[in-house]
Amino acid sequence: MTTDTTTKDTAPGAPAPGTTVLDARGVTMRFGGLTAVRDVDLTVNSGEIVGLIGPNGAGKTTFFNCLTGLYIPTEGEVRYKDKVLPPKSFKVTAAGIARTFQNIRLFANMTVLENVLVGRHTRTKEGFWSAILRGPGFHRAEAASRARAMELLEFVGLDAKADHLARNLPYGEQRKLEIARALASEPGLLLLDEPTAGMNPQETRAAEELIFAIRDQGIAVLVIEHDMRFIFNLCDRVAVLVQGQKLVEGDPATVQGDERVIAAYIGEPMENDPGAAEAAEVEAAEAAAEEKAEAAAAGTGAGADAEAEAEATTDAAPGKENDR
Ligand SMILES: Nc1ncnc2c1ncn2[C@@H]1O[C@H](COP(=O)(O)OP(=O)(O)OP(=O)(O)O)[C@@H](O)[C@H]1O
Repeated sequence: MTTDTTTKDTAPGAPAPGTTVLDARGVTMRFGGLTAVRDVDLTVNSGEIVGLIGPNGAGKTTFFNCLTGLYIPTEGEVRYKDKVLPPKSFKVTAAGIARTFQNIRLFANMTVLENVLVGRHTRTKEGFWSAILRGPGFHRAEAASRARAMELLEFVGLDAKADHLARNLPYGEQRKLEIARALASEPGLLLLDEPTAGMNPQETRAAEELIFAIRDQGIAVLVIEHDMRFIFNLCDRVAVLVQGQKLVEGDPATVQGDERVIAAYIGEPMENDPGAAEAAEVEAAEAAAEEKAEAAAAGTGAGADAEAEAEATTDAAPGKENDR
């Protein structure tokens, strides 16, 4: 991967650092009786990498889907560069938001280069007749698209594999290709859904470098990830979703030290948690069982005799090895 962070490739129209590019307000998503996301506010500023974390089922992907037009939020509003987003994913991509998916979605039987070219369709101005007639305008546009796609492949470190079939790439490289394809739409905001899932530590480190390089090109990044070390190292700001609601938001140090976040992750009962009474009951039962076991171990040997008896019974059982 090249880590050239000069601004020559800065996304066209990249806003000044610190300007709000994404502004989600009061986003709520219900599926029938289930509220997967409840009243979530989140902003992402240009030049920022923001992390979205939370336990399984917290609503992270649902929230992403609300930002990218895959779902229309039941309530709330999402603005990108001050404009309310259209409710169709291809229009959201055209507006400037690109994404990758938790489960890689590449065209497995197309080449690496072709996959990136597909990602450029929202930026290709040549229309239907131009493509059919294949005049000079079409050929010029096609050459420019290929050049840009190769540039992106070089950026993610896959230029040498441009002609390989996507399905033949190792897992970590497939993830990089997905990122290159997303970048091909020249986004101002990139959403990454678990970009390091299934990666080894070396690949994770490379992914981290790649995301920094993307940010340095003027593209804001919002990333969902379960790997805490990765997220706290990478992000300027982290928001924590728990049961569909934003629990905490702040810089990595603040979020890491927040007791509510620790409780949500290790499954300890939170304040006013309706499951607290049940958890206390289980804890008491476990303590009682432990006490009983300790008493048996330190007891008169009755426990040991019973154990020996049980062992003898087992050994003498028909069908066992010693039943000759
Ligand atoms: N299309 C859907 N229809 C019904 N329920 C859904 C739908 N999508 C998600 N859910 C539910 O919404 C809740 C949030 O799911 P979501 O996938 O957004 O969580 P997540 O935080 O991304 O989880 P994970 O970290 O495991 O990917 C879950 O209870 C899930 O079962």
